[in-house]
Amino acid sequence: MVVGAAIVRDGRLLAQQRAYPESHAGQWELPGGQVEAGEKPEDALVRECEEELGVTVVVGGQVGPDVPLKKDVVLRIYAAALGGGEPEALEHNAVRWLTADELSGVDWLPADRVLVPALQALLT
Ligand SMILES: Nc1nc2c([nH]c(=O)n2[C@H]2C[C@H](O)[C@@H](COP(=O)(O)OP(=O)(O)OP(=O)(O)O)O2)c(=O)[nH]1
Repeated sequence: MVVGAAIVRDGRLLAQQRAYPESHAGQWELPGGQVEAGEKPEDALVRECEEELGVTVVVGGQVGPDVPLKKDVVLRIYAAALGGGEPEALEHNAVRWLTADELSGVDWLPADRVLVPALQALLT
């Protein structure tokens, strides 16, 4: 499983722009990554947000459906709130806070594009 964080602050969603691999560089995604063996999805999300953004997050409920990525792998998004720290793009090109109106115009990774309606609902 790959987990992603829908971090909302002041009515905006945090997105980050991939720096690698070349095929996806420049496209946008939510902070997160692969759940390791024996790890809980929520714990993986906390770990990835520390690694990628330098922040602590408090994980809430699932947002939207599980989206298939490839055989036996899904992307699952959880709502999250910033616990401490200001997000920085430590492993990515950039981070950006998006309003509900901006979500549909972003060059998302394909799986994240599927989740735009659920993310808009989270912001409104
Ligand atoms: N983190 C993240 N990955 C996503 C999203 N949407 C999506 O299709 N993916 C895909 C891209 C990658 O194939 C995979 C996650 O890879 P990753 O590179 O972020 O995860 P990771 O840090 O655990 O991997 P690694 O660099 O250690 O190999 O899931 C998303 O919103 N967030």
